[in-house]
Amino acid sequence: MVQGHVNLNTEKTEQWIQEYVDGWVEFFKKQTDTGKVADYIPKLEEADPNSLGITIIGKKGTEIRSGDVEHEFSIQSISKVLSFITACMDRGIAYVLQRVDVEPTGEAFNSIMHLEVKGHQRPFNPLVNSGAITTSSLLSGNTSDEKLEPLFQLMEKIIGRRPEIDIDVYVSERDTSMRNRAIGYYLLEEGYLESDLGVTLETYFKQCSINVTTDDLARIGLVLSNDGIHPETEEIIIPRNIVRIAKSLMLTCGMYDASGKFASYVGIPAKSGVSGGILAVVPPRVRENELPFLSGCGIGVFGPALDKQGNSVAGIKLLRHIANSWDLSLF
Ligand SMILES: NC(=O)CC[C@H](N)C(=O)O
Repeated sequence: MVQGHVNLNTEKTEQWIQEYVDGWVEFFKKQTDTGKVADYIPKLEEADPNSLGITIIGKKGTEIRSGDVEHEFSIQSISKVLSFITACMDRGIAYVLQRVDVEPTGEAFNSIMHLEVKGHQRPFNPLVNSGAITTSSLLSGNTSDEKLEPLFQLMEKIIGRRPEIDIDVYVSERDTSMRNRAIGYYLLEEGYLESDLGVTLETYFKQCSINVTTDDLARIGLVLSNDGIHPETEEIIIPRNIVRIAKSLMLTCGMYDASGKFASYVGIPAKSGVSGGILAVVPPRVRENELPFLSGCGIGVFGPALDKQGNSVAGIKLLRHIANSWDLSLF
């Protein structure tokens, strides 16, 4: 397949990048058959498994969209990055990290076994369910809506509109998620939760049900790439030291028990969700050459057919191809 080398000195650069990305999306769309749409949250089963879309937004203003980018989908586990950031901004990094560690688990995202077997003093990291539920309990407020207000405000600053919760997805997960309830009860017994279990789970289910598009994910990725600064207004939206930890967590834990492979073969911080979204961050590179997006970009992907680990099967292949073609890996 073509490698996508472009001459950045011509006016046609953006058009060429667009043509390459269109070709790649078309190619990898045919590989969605190897995955399966999540069905343990009944509402997610309605997604079209053959969808694949990507938005890439560069620091210098280049915007590339290709494939099924018009869909709204629930953010699911990608919200864990935002709730971690919000909790750190609200309570301070030290406070949060005393209650949730920053170590990968090597287990499935909804594993409960490792908590007990490994005898850790706190959940392993905020990007697996146990750590994310604990993090939701750290958000200030007495109700789930109060707890999520700063997260909504953060998202609104980045994506330019107040996001909405998909009530059907929320109800669907709330009424079926026995596994997350089991994790919640375990966390409660161990004394990890700082708010009422019911409110904590409601907060977690609601944050997972926030609707986004690939554009929204790319904009979030771009702010993370830009160390927390909005690329247009230059406002500091997230303190840099919090962004740094969030990105390192994405790199080491963001793709669950496939994080090592993703770091090796793609090499950029990313976070997946079971609705098929991936938020990816390309930090700026200093090396000059004729490849696009070396000044950094955010990438949003949607491809609901998932692999065994719960990551978008075609989305990963597409990101791997783009990262290799444009030498975007950090390593
Ligand atoms: N990997 C995911 O996206 C999981 C999120 C989902 N809401 C759950 O807790 O099961």
